[in-house]
Amino acid sequence: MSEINRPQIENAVRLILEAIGEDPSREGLLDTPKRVAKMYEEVFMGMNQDPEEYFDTVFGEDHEELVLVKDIPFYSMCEHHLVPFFGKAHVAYIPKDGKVTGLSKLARAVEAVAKRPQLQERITATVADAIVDKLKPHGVMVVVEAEHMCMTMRGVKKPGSKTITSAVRGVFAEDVSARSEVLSLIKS
Ligand SMILES: Nc1nc2c(ncn2[C@@H]2O[C@H](COP(=O)(O)OP(=O)(O)OP(=O)(O)O)[C@@H](O)[C@H]2O)c(=O)[nH]1
Ligand SMILES: [Zn+2]
Repeated sequence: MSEINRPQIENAVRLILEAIGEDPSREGLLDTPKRVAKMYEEVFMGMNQDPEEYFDTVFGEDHEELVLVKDIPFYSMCEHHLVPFFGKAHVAYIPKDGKVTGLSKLARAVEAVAKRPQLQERITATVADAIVDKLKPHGVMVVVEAEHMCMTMRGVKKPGSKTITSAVRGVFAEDVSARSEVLSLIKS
């Protein structure tokens, strides 16, 4: 994956400022292209990260019961409008064959996947599939709830509306009570 091209972003930001009728050489805007490029480097950091790498290290712990990390805050950028959408992700899995991951790695995977131009559905599915691929657990369930600024500050303008997506794999796809347990723990 290529590194983020800061000078190219700076040029693009200058062009946008000109296109909206601004003067990029006025004092308040002089450093704006540089600031935006630096910000994009940060908010799109996930372009250079592979969420699966976080699951390379596993602990050989014999725990084949539910693990849930809930309320993981995330910020992402809607790929249609390049404005933020943000909320919480909840990641549950049931380990198998001693493949238990560090709890922070679940949050790191969310972070890496969110920091790209994204769709909420794709964040949800990509995190679930990374865990399936690397840990081969009994099941994975990822629930994401988010507010999309493209639906609040512009367009349909529905502030407060929330989108909830889920991805269920393995036992969670087959067993309603396993899904219900996770949902009730998320709500509690
Ligand atoms: N499925 C999905 N849609 C999204 C997500 N983020 C934004 N969108 C939607 O992407 C759609 C883009 O629709 P278009 O008709 O191409 O663009 P638009 O004219 O700007 O649409 P409006 O937002 O309705 O004004 C909109 O309906 C957005 O609400 C997301 O994460 N998942
Ligand atoms: Zn959007």
